Amino acid sequence: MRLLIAAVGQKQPAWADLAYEDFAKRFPAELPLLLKAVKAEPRGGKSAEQLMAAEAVRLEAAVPKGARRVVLDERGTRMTTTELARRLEFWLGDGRDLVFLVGGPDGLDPALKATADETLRLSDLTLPHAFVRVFLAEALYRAWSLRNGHPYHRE
Ligand SMILES: C[S@@+](CC[C@H](N)C(=O)[O-])C[C@H]1O[C@@H](n2cnc3c(N)ncnc32)[C@H](O)[C@@H]1O
Repeated sequence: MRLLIAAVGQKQPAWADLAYEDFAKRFPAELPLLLKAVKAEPRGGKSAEQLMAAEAVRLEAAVPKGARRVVLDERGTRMTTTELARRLEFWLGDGRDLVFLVGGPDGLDPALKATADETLRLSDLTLPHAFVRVFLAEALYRAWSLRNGHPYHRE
């Protein structure tokens, strides 16, 4: 099984790519963290609804068949690291791929959000989309560490 982040935005600042890779490469071969970055819709003259709908088609294409869907949303479920580690344990229990959906500057299309099995809030603050994939990779790595008794996480 795989952990997959499907996120809007293929061209991110170098710091975001570097930071994301720094965490992604720590995952073990049996549970890789993969990033599927989809193209952001060109902004000029389109409504937020049109932009989100176009990006939703690309995100949908990035979701493996049968994957459990977790939507990243600042209004989603708030979790501590311990709760996320327990949730990860539960998610990994059925062997399905796990996909985390991250929107672009305008957010996620409501119809795509409605397909979520779960939602996840990383902070009460709205975070820039380049930062969310980094934050999420670190949070998942920390949760994985806790679950596996790895010293990265200290209570
Ligand atoms: C710049 S935000 C979009 C904000 C947009 N106004 C909205 O209502 O979603 C880009 C994406 O990052 C993710 N995101 C931003 N802040 C987040 C947070 N605090 N927790 C979880 N995901 C977040 C969401 O997937 C969001 O679609």
